[in-house]
Amino acid sequence: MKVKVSRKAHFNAAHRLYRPEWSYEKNDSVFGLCNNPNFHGHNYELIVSVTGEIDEETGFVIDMKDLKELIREKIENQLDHKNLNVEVEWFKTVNPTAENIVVYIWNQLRPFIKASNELEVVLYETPRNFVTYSG
Ligand SMILES: Nc1nc2c(c(=O)[nH]1)N=C([C@H](O)[C@H](O)COP(=O)(O)OP(=O)(O)OP(=O)(O)O)CN2
Ligand SMILES: [Zn+2]
Repeated sequence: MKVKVSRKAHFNAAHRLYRPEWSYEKNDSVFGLCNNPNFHGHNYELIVSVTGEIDEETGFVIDMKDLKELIREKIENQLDHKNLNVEVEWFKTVNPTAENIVVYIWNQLRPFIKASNELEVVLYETPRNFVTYSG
């Protein structure tokens, strides 16, 4: 019997969507306002879900306290109040779209989740725009 356990979290971050090898005009036509050279910010919301068997002794799939600390250490401390393009190594060469950010978050967390458990991350870039990745 598998159960999905979820934890919500959030971080604020600035970014710019562009490809450095493209002209400003081409970036503007593809990324529009998101290509602002002075960056812009979002209040990102995420839902991290771990699915697995309930441990007979604890009754937990995963201890929510451990999940909270893991998200704080690996995601919030790395991304909150950061300029993603400038301050996060991976996004110096990878465009920080919602798709690429959700994959980054999943990759940061996956090594710390029990191998037999499934991991899913939902990332809201705006209240109406969100992406989902589960590996
Ligand atoms: N596939 C993607 N498309 C877009 C991404 C993305 O990450 N992946 N990102 C952006 C912008 O960064 C931003 O998220 C979009 O802003 P906006 O269109 O203003 O979104 P809103 O929800 O605020 O728009 P409303 O018109 O208020 O609904 C663009 N595309
Ligand atoms: Zn944006």
